[in-house]
Amino acid sequence: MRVKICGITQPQQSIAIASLGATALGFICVPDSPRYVTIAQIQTAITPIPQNIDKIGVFANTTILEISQVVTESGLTGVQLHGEETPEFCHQLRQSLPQVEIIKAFRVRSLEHLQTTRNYTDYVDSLLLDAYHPQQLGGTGQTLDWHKLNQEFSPSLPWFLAGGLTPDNILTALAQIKPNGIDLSSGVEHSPGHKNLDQVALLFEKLAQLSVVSG
Ligand SMILES: O=C(O)c1ccccc1N[C@@H]1O[C@H](COP(=O)(O)O)[C@@H](O)[C@H]1O
Repeated sequence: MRVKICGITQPQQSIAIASLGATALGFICVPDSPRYVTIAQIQTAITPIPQNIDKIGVFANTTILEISQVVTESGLTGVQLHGEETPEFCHQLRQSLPQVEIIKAFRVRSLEHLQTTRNYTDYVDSLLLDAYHPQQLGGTGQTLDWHKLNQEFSPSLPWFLAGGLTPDNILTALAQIKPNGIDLSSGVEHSPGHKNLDQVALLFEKLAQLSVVSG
């Protein structure tokens, strides 16, 4: 299972989090976020990180030009679109950045809303489900209803579960639903952008238990 730790702002924490077992590191490229990082900060954070670790930039409601510039200059390997981006936008982004993984995030307002994910199947590599918050785009710590989601959501693309995941609730979540990846931000933080490495380590201890249980 892929494990993405998102909202990293400090370069030395990238190295530590990758060493603890993350398969993907996430960098917030949304200027309003307290976790926002510049191109220079991303470059510094990802330069020492092994190639096999995905480096994902999180964007929301910005332009293809802006995303392309950040990706090209920073060395990101993937893009997470966390706003209201349309399938057509994803299609155009794919043409601009053919080698880059595109993850389309959905802030799930209702289970009916999940049907819209089908419109993206041909244009993105992966989906991500986050909880909806009326004022904040992400990093809210709010959880989804994992049990209902398991009943209603069976996409044809690989997908990440996000939204309020923590070392304390991760095994409960994964007992109810089987995503291809998980994405954690505020659940492993001291404060926005300052990751709690003890919590990240505890997360991987919990996931190791799961591997033992599921054989
Ligand atoms: O983390 C942010 O500040 C952020 C800002 C704008 C868009 C997305 C953002 N984060 C994403 O939010 C989810 C879930 O976060 P949490 O675990 O509930 O804190 C995650 O996918 C982040 O990439």
